[in-house]
Amino acid sequence: MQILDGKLVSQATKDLLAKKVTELKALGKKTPHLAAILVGNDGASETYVASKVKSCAEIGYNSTLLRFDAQISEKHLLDNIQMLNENADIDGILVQLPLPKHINEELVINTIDPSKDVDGFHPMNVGKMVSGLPTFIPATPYGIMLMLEHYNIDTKGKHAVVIGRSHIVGTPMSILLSRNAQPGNCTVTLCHSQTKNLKELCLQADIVVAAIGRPNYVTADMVKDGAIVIDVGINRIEDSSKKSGFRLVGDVKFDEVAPKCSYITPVPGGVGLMTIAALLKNTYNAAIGEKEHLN
Ligand SMILES: Nc1nc(=O)c2c([nH]1)NC[C@@H]1CN(c3ccc(C(=O)N[C@@H](CCC(=O)O)C(=O)O)cc3)C=[N+]21
Repeated sequence: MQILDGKLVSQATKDLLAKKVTELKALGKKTPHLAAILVGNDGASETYVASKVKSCAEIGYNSTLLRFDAQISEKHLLDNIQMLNENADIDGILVQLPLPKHINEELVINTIDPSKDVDGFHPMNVGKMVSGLPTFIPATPYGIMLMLEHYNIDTKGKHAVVIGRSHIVGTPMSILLSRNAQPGNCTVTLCHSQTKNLKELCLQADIVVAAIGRPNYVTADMVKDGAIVIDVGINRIEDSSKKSGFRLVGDVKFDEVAPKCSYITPVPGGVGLMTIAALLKNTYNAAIGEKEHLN
């Protein structure tokens, strides 16, 4: 069993980007600049956004954090996005989700200039991705692909079972894994809450991607020997022994599943860190005006 180390691979990705940014600067080109919008004060969102801003600084990007309280009007938020769209120094715009209920997320995403949509959530970019055209790939699935690539894991002809059909993770993941590319060329089964024989399907999987959002959902009896298990879950569980009062667990019951796997991602230290690395790659591409090619 080998751990797919998100800390190691995200650091390697960031080191490479830092080097490329130094080169850009030496050529007198502009410094990549990410703008992040955070609405409200959800603890988890604060952590993720802080981590994105910190990573920008580490690799020599500029970043701008716009914070609004939860009561911000939809109009005011949209006006601020429009301002970032029109600001030529801003290359990438990220609106941390979820947003408060009175704000229409779809409208917010539609307002982001597709050429600055480093999350890859704008319908134009989703359409391009589905069509196999160069675009911004959503950061979590993109990060998983970078991880598989880094470890040179041959995915060709394998049966991948993706659990969870969210627009942000499960759906794009199923598309990327089924593509004619490496990583890719998988036979993909996309499972969700209405799937009847989930356990049987999982037992047939060479690759399991768990993106359900339920702690410890995938157990050892659902995974076949030698499987590759990718855990996308970031669940906060109360733990009074921790200073923060909680600990992070994935969607996979790591201790019992790991011994059966050929490869597995841990939580924390797995996919979450790759999500940030992928976002930084998208921001670099936005700055130089290129999109990642995945056929
Ligand atoms: N517009 C938007 N884009 C996103 O990319 C986006 C979002 N909204 N909303 C929420 C999810 C979640 N997400 C994570 C990012 C980093 C970690 C991460 O760094 N995790 C660390 C631990 C972090 C901790 O200690 O809490 C780890 O797994 O080792 C996790 C999750 C980005 N998301």
